[in-house]
Amino acid sequence: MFQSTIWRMLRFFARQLADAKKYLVIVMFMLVGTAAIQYAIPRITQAVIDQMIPQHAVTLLAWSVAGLLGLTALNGLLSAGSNYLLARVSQGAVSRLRNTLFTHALGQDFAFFETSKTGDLMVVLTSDVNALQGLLSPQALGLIGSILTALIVLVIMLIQNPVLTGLIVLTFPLLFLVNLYFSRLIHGAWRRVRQSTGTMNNQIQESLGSILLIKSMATEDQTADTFADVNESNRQNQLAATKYFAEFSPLIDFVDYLGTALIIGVGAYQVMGKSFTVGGIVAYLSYLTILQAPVRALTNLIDRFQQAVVSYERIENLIAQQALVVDPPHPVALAPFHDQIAFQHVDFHYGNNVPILHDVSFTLPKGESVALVGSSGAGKTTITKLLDRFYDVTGGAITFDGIDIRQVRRRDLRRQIGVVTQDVLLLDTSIRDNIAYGLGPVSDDALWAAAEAANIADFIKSLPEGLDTRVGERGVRLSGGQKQRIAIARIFLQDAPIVVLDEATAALDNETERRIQTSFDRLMANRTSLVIAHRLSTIQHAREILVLEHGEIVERGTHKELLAKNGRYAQLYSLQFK
Ligand SMILES: Nc1ncnc2c1ncn2[C@@H]1O[C@H](COP(=O)(O)OP(=O)(O)OP(=O)(O)O)[C@@H](O)[C@H]1O
Repeated sequence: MFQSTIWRMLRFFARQLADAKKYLVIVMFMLVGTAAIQYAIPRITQAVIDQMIPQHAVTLLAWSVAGLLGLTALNGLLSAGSNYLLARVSQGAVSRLRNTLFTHALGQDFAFFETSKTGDLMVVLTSDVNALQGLLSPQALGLIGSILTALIVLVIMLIQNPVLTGLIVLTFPLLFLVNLYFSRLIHGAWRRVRQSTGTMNNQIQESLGSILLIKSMATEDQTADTFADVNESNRQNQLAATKYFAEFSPLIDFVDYLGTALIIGVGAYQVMGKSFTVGGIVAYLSYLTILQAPVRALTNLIDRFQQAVVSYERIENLIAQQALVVDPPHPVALAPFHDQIAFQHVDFHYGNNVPILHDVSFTLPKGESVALVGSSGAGKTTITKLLDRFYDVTGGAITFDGIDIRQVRRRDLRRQIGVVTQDVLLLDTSIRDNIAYGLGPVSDDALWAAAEAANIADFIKSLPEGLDTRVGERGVRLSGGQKQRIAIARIFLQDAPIVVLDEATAALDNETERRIQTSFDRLMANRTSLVIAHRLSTIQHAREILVLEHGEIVERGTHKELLAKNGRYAQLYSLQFK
């Protein structure tokens, strides 16, 4: 499983890199250039020490120093250029991936968002994508360059001084293993730091998000104590990571130094026996850094690689999620609503298979109003969600002017249905943008007309910034009634022929209730409406009232008929007006 994920991830990278072929070719040339320069610089230094100093070759020395400066500058340019190009390639790939994932997540079924946590999705879209970026980073891709340089340098060193080079190479496995072992420990410690930082962030987010609950239950102290615990464990983890780092860095440095010690010891001994030169020692000390670089980078890369594989697996799982409620391959065009909506023997259960609706049938003719009543949890909201096709029925069918709603594009269907829910969703932007959300450019006249119709225009005018007033996160700066009227204004502007109204259960004061009711009445006039009624006084003119219990229609008829029947409806009615 792990193995095959690795292959799929590598293929993914290959596809991403293939798109940027021309950049990669340029980068390769730059890397070869850098390798050559890195080899040449110590070589020139060696020549200065071994030849120019003994021969007093001053002119050549001046040229050599100028050459060294020039080469160093060129090396800087080449590595800056290749870093930039590699960063461009990797950032392009990552940003494309993030777009794909976000669009994919948005396209998921409603049910998907009910079962997966927002936090987990955030992790995939941010940290997991970052982990892949870590592997596609200039440092990681630059490893190819440093391996190339190291190989060239190694071959030349072997030709020059096989014994010393052989001894240096012998230290590499040790260097690699020590690096790998300790960097794992250090990385593990940092991983724990990241986890506890995540927990801490979640805690902050949750507390600030439920500040009203905390204040009203006076649990500030308790919340602060819980936070202090999480914060303390984060501090402990950070301390542990820092301690590991402090303890192991000297050890890693010591192993790194073994190579240097060999060059100085063996090299100097060879100089005494005239089989090596002082300049050679100096050059070899520079080459050692070049040789050790990829060994150390490789350990880092192994870790990143493992993290990336885990992340890639989670990304694949998200991509593998396929929405079930999708548009048909050959959608039927939907004309403006002109006849009726019909629920035909509709059965429904959510993902957990608990039956919610059973054999629900009713029709909603154009221009009429049908009301749903019943106790909490009876399935009223579920019926409205099915009409909007957030879920597909599990039995029976819903038709729109005789066409099964599964045969049309969801967008075409939803455009014709305006929904006002109990908990109004507003975005943290201006009142203007909230009313016009999703409706494209809208004139101020149209906005004001909608606001008037929704009984919210006076309130907006009373605000110093009018339509440009920001509503705050989730509309916190507005009252429940104001939020609902903004949502109603949106529906007026949308001008959908069908409206679904879920009346607020929250106790609104009489004045607000009257205002909302007036705007509801205006919305329903000349439109077709499906109303979930909690205040039974408001639906007396409905063409048909459906009384729902445990997902079944137990009574149906007009207000008068149902009262005369003296059944469940009459009971609910008398409960409200007693
Ligand atoms: N996403 C879901 N997954 C599983 N069960 C659900 C889901 N949404 C709702 N339910 C269940 O479906 C049943 C009907 O819920 P629904 O929201 O349709 O009731 P309702 O009649 O609108 O209630 P209320 O008047 O309280 O709003 C409830 O028992 C509820 O627990």
